[in-house]
This record gives sequence, structure tokens and C-alpha cells, in this order.
Amino acid sequence: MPISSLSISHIRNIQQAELTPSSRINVIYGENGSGKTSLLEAIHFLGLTRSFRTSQFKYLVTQDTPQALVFAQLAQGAHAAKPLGVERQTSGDVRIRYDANTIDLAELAGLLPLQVINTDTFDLLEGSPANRRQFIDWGAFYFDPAFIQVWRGFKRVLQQRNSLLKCGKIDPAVRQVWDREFIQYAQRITELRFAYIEQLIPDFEAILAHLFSGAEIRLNFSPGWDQKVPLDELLGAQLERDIRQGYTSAGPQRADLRVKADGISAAERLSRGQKKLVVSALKLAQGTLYHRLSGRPCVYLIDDLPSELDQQHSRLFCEYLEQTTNQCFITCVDPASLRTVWRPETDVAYFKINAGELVQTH
Ligand SMILES: Nc1ncnc2c1ncn2[C@@H]1O[C@H](COP(=O)(O)OP(=O)(O)OP(=O)(O)O)[C@@H](O)[C@H]1O
Repeated sequence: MPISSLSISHIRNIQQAELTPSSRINVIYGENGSGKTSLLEAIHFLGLTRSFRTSQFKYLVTQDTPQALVFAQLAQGAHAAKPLGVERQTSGDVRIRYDANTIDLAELAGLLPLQVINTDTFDLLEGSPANRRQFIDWGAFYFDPAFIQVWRGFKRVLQQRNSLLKCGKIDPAVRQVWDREFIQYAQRITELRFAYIEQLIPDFEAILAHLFSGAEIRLNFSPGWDQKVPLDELLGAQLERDIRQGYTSAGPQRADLRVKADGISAAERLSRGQKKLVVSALKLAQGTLYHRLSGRPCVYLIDDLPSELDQQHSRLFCEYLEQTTNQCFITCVDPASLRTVWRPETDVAYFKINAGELVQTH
């Protein structure tokens, strides 16, 4: 559901800002330190009650202010827009209200599915497998309603098993009970991840073909253990090692999505700009698949779109965004490079931000 109006109070250097965004493309521009990323963080806060830049709320809220509040109207097609408000205190209290009801975080995540493309997105290639598992699990969460329960169950069993391992000596009967449950969850979570990746790959390849040429990119999902060996055998064979280490070394907690360019790790092979195109294609593919499955577009927060990209690739990126129905909030320092890329019929709004103050421009 696109945001049809937005009011931001006390997010970083934005004391108070109001905007009426376009349902399609919004370009937010301004000098370094003017508040562009803060505006994207405000939208992220609205969708998830937290920032994508810091895990500590005290850094997100305007300094010396006890609370942040972001309020929006979410468009509902032909029907009247519905209000959504997220308020969070530095003391810890969070209040989420949607259409006159208090809702929880899981309901909020379903209302405003967000995709962020920023410098951290490079972690999808350069970071640890945990980044890629998070990426897969975001998609699997929306892909199959069963995923969240399976994921929670698996986390609980893994924690229990690891606690047992840390104790050193384990009663074989107790271990068998936990292993049985561990294996059931491991198989289920892996099936759901496989199913999601299988659906994602064609979208990823189609988007990549639009944005990128120069190397053959392949995605390869590795579930976290050698599939040729039954997991119960593996857990038994690795028990001594697992006890020494104090954690379970095989299972979905070790899954990864390997990205290769011409058969070599993409993180090692690609240039910075090429990496940006590949990670963006992954994020755009997630949004496309989500839209196809749910019938609803995502909201994209794209920080400094032109950075790392030459003019031709910026143009291709914008062309792709234009073809989708996502609502996009795109930041840049100089809007000149993004002024000429849109088709005349595309609804594009421009906002200039200066010292946290926002004005709509043309
Ligand atoms: N908690 C806070 N309270 C008030 N101001 C803050 C807070 N945290 C950061 N700032 C300031 O907010 C300003 C805006 O930062 P932001 O990262 O949004 O800028 P930007 O426009 O994205 O810059 P750049 O182009 O350099 O990436 C900065 O000057 C920063 O120092």
C-alpha cells in the first residue's frame, strides 16, 4: 500500500516534516548531512519501528528528545486511505496504531513491506552468510505463512540443543529427543527456503539481464549441510566436535546463498558498480516476487541511487523502477542526473531537504 501522506517528528535532524509523496517515484535531494537518509529511516521506522542504520533507538530519535513519531496515510486504491502511526519513546514504549486499532509488529510488517537498497546492501555479497540468510528469510516469511512458526520453532530447538552441548555430557536419550525435533524443523525450514529461492531465481535473472552485462551471475543455495548424508547421521558423527565447540555445526543455521560471477565468488570478482547492480537485482527480484504473490507492491528506500553507477546504469536502474508499480523513495546529492531519466507519464515528485527541512520542488 503506497504512502499517500507522511508526517515525521523527531527523527535525527528532522524535527518536523510533512510530505505528500507520489505513489510511484520520489526523489529526495540535498547536500551531505541535510537529512536525506534520515527521511528514509523515518519511513523504515514507520514500517518496522526501527532504523536500518542503527539498532539503538536513542541514535535515531532527535537528540535530547524523548520520543519519535511518524504518521502516514496508506492508500487503499478506490477506498479511503487508512491512517498508520508509530510512536516510540526513549524509555522503550512503542505504540503502533492502524485504522484506529493497536496492532503488533508482525501485523505492521505485513502492512508496509519495505526494501532498502543502500551501502549495507553490499553485505549481501561481501558480508557473512547471516546477511544472506536474513535476505532469504525475509522472502520466505512473505512467501509462505507457515514460515514464521517453523523459523521460531527451529530457533528454539537450536538454542536448546546448543545449551545441552555446552553442558558437555549429554544423556543420549535426551539428545535423541532434541535431535528428532531439530531434524524435523531443519527439513521443513529448508524446504521452505528452497521453494522460495526456486521462485526468486527467474525474477532475479530477468532483472539482472536488464541491468547488467559483463559476467555470468549464478545463485546457488546451500542449505547448511551435505544433503547426501542424512542429518541424523551427521549430527551423530559431529557430536564430539559440537560438544567441544559448544554449538551445532550442521543445519539450516549454516545455510547460505552463494553468488558467483563467471564461476568465482562475486564478492571477489565484481567491481563496486557491478556489485551494486547485482545486489539491487536481488532486492528488486524480492519485491517483484512479493508483488506477484500478494498482489501488493513494496515500498523501496534507495539511498544515493547514482553513487557507484555510471549514467547508463543509473538510467537502466531507473527504467526498471519505472516499469514496476513500487513506490520508491530515492535519495541523491544532485538531482540533475535523475531529472532526465523518467518518461513524461511517470509520476515523479522532487523534494529538497536542507538541515532537516523539506520542501517540494519541480
Ligand atoms: N539523533 C540525532 N539528532 C539530531 N541530528 C542528528 C542525529 N543523528 C544524526 N544527526 C545529524 O543529522 C544530519 C542528517 O544526516 P543524514 O545521514 O540523514 O544526512 P544525508 O543527507 O543522508 O547525508 P549524506 O549525503 O552525507 O549521506 C547529520 O548532520 C547528522 O549529524
